[in-house]
Formats: sequence, C-alpha cells, structure tokens
Amino acid sequence: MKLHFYKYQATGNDFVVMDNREGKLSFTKEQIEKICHRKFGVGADGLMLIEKHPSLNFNLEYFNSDGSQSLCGNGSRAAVHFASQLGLVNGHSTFQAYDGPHSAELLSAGIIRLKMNDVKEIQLIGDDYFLNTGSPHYIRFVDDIKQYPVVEEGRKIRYSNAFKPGGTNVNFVQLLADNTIYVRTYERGVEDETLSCGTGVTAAALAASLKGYSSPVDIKVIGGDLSVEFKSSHSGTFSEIFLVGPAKMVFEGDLEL
Ligand SMILES: N[C@@H](CCC[C@H](N)C(=O)O)C(=O)O
Repeated sequence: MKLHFYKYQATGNDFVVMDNREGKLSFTKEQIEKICHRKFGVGADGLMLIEKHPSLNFNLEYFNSDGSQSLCGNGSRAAVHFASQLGLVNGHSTFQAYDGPHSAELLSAGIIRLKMNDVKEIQLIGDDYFLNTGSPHYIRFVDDIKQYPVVEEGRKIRYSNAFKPGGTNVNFVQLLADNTIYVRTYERGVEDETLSCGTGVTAAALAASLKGYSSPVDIKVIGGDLSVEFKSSHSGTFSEIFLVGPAKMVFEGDLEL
C-alpha cells in the first residue's frame, strides 16, 4: 500500500502527517511503529491524521511513535499549519484533539499560537511537581540542565510505581535569567528524550510561575525557542494558556507499508 505523507517539525519534535479527510486510513500499533521508525520507516516522534469534524475545522488523531495516544502540543501546532496548507483554515482555527476542543491562530512567519485547556491543579511531590496539560507531566527543577542525565532519570520516574499504569512524561527545567527557562523532556510513548515537547514546556512554564516567573515565560529547548502565556488565580488554577512557537513542513513523499 502506497501512502502520501508530509513530514513536519515543530521546534524539533517531528511528525508524519496524513490527510485522512476521506476516512480511509487506519493503522495498527505495529504499522505506526514502522512508519515512525528511524531506520525502517520515515522516522518521527509521532503520526498525525487530519480528519473531518462535523462542527470544527478538523479532527486531529495523534499517535506517539509507539502507537499510544495523548495530546501533543507541538503536533497540534504542526497540524494547524498543515490544515492551513490544505485550505481548511484561514488564520484562526478550531479542532478536536485528544483532550477536547482547541483553537489556534496562525501568526506571521509560521508561528502558531495554540490555546491549551485550563489546568486545575499542580501537585507538589517532594521538591518536584506534577500536572496535566492535556498530557501528564512531571517537573523537576535542576541546576545544570545541559549535563543532566535526562534519559536515565526520566525513565526512572516515567516507570515508577507512582505513575503506573499510564506513566508520565518527565521534564527537567533550569531557571534562567530574564523570565526564561530551559526545558529537556523524556517523552512517554517515544521512550526517549525528544528535542521539544509542547505540553511539557507548558507544564514547565506553569510550574515556573510558582517560583516567581510571569507570563509570558520564554522557553529554550534543544530544538529552538517557544513561549507560554497564561493567567493564574489565587486558588492555584490556570486559564488563558497559550503555547506559541514555529512549525514547518520539511518534505513530502510516498511511503510503502
Ligand atoms: N510531544 C508532545 C507530547 C506527546 C504526548 C506525550 N508523549 C504523551 O504520551 O503524554 C507535545 O508536544 O506535547
């Protein structure tokens, strides 16, 4: 079976994207693993299908490279860019994702401003934090982020009893000057460090607000720069959360399954 695909990257988080508006595509876990495999397939952190939705601009089905599903912030930004290339949206868009409906704006120079769903609580676990920004995220603040053993330490927390059976993504965050943070993420479903994680940097920015950082927080990841805007309440909830950053189509082609 020959399938047409588009390859996207959003601050280095990379995705295979397919147009499934005719509803003919569906993949097994093994097929998703093969498409996303960096030696035997196209290679990607995740696979996205853009589908019709009865009332919103489109439906987004997101799969991690192991076939599991969750909300992907960077993937959602890339999907909005792709939907605009397909002519499904013009500037402002609405779509259904894993955690519910979202809206987004396509700003100039391929920057997408994605509205995230409200966050109702941040749990304190020792000196660390846990919250859900559409996907579950554990946050640990560290001093020397560039040297930190992200995969080794991330894997321990991801598979720890506290987060069974679903597991969690794990973010290591260094507080920098000028309201800026550096984030490195171990991603569940990829089971490795990725170059960027949108829901992860969103969680990191909200946790950084508990340490005095204010909206918008500027974020550095291995794959580039992002920012997160939000409003916080005295009761510890967050609303009006936006993830802002670039997404780019890298190439398109046909793959054989
Ligand atoms: N890369 C994503 C997160 C994708 C989902 C995550 N791996 C999970 O399963 O929780 C992002 O940009 O948010």
